[in-house]
Amino acid sequence: MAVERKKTLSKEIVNQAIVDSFKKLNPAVMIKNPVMFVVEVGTVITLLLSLAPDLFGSTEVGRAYNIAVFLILLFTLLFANFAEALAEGRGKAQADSLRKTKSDTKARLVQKDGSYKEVSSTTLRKGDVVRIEIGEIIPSDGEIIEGLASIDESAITGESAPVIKEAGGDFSSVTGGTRVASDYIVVKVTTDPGESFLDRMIALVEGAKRQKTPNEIALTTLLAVLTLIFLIVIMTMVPMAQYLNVKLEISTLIALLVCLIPTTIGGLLSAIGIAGMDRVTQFNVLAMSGKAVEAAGDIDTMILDKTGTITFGNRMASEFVPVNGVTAKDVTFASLQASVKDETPEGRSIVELANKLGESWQTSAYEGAEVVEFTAETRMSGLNLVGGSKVRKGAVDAIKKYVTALGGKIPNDLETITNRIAKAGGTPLAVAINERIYGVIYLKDTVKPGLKERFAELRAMGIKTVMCTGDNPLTAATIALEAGVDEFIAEAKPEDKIAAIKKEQQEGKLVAMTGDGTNDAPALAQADVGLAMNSGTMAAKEAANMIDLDSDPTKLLSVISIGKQLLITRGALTTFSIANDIAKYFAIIPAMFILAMPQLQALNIMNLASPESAILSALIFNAIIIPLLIPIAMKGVKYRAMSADRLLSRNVLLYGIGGVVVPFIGIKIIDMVLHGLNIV
Ligand SMILES: Nc1ncnc2c1ncn2[C@@H]1O[C@H](COP(=O)(O)OP(=O)(O)OP(=O)(O)O)[C@@H](O)[C@H]1O
Ligand SMILES: [K+]
Ligand SMILES: [Mg+2]
Repeated sequence: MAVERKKTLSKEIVNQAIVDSFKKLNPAVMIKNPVMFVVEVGTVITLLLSLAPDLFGSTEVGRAYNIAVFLILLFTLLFANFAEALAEGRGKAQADSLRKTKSDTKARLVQKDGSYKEVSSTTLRKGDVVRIEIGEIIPSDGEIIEGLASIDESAITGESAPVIKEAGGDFSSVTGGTRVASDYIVVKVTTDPGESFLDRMIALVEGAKRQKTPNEIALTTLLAVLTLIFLIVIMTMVPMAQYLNVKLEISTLIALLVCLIPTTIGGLLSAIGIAGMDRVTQFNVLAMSGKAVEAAGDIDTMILDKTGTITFGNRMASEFVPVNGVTAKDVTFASLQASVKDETPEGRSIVELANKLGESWQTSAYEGAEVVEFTAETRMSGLNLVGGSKVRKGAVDAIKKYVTALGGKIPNDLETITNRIAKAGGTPLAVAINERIYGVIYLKDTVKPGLKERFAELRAMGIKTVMCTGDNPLTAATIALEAGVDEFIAEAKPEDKIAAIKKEQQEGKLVAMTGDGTNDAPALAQADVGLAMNSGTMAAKEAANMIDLDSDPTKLLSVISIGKQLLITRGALTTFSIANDIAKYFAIIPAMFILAMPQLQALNIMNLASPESAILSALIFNAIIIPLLIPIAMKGVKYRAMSADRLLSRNVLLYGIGGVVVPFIGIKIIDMVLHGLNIV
């Protein structure tokens, strides 16, 4: 289902990244990354020394050595910038193609007198009403207030199958930039210029408003502290060297400092985060923040809405079942009466079925009647007729309460009928006129395929799934069994969904919620990870911190893997980076002091050609390890489902020991090459 867009990095992206690597040398940009900023200061000083070797006092090294150090440092910076620019590249390219979708379109504004006026889409404001005909681009986000149409959303989702959107209910929101593929619709605009879904999507994939996650901030702080410590260490070496009568060159001290500070992770850190977000986007999920993706990596409980999330949500009336003593005709007519003014898809499907069964009702008969609209709170809808009759339909328990309050009796076969429908996974709606229940409407819905396997995978990862529905317990149980969720909560009102999330959170658990309806919006906002279905309402999409463009609730599984992978990759490369620096220490320190302190020979295990060669080799290794690790930073360390402890010890071993060993080999090889080429 997931469309993977632009898997490979195109030539343009790479070229743009090279250009951006130079742009990012701007110190105002660089200061956000303390480790690399220190490298930049070092680069500037060695540049000055290349121009005027005696700038900071007499020196014994030649200009060529200073130039070499300067160039290697410059490349260290460029490599780190390149990693970040490359990670940003795919999102920028995607943003560009989305911008083309956004290009100015004409809109047919419906005026007060009902006539049309052609205006530019950029002038549309909240509350404007527009009419869109077949083949036309929807000019702005909005809610359908009239009509039903199939919409081609491929410009946004990449998915070419059109989706049906209609007035009322959870499928009424349309997105600017998508196209009406059949029929026509009248839409009430819900956003002002610049705040549309497409605008937000462009900003997101482009990373325009990217903020560091708490985890990234903590790591950046740690790296800054390490850098400061090494700066102090290097500075205290100056008097020590003077005492030993060793002449330490400024450029050597800078080289040593850069080798010791964690430049590898410092250079790759932001690329890891951006690439993680980008991987989520490749799965057609829009994540509003990196924080949400990282939280997904630690999720314990997943709460799902039933209709529209676990099921397709196109609940259609399929049967009118009378209770004892009521004719089929009467229950059909009562159902029709209760639904003529119900603009939800359920309501319309009831009217359609009644019409098909030969029942119709003159508009004049219900003129002046008071409409009682469906709410998730009352779970009922209906009409108060002019003659005083109150027609209602709704969740069976809600209607039972309603008629009991009016002094009515509950028909003895109601439960049998309700149970039969519920056991089949359908939604039963009871129909009543005043205190008398006439029968039950059978609403059918279908469970989305493939859920069971994916919920089983979640279970294997230790994640509990809970279905939370406004439907009755029996229907809920049937659907829960069919979909394979662990637990369910039935007859839930919006506040019950929030309570369910809060309860888990109070137990210290991280909770993900998926939903599509306006009534899910508060719960989506309460959850640590709120994943809204793209098919759902604007309110749900605004409250959530992730949107699945394919409306597949199990997509969270992929996001969870990416979140875990992101955290693991960051940990692994940090371990590798710090372990690396240990090896560089052994390469450089003996080389620097060996003439003055022959005892250090014991430490000179690498036996490099000369002090200069040792320093330059370590510095070159320090630079090229960054581009060598870009593929891991971008793709992420492979995540395997195993216990967190085993995973940790495995990674510490691999990246810790690897981090110590690799530089020894790498530096030795570079030293041999430099020496062999007679460069040093
Ligand atoms: N148009 C309607 N008129 C009257 N009652 C309705 C209507 N639509 C739904 N209901 C009843 O109200 C209940 C709650 O509906 P709603 O669509 O809000 O469910 P929900 O809380 O979103 O849960 P889920 O989406 O998981 O089923 C339904 O189970 C049904 O019994
Ligand atoms: K380093
Ligand atoms: Mg719902």
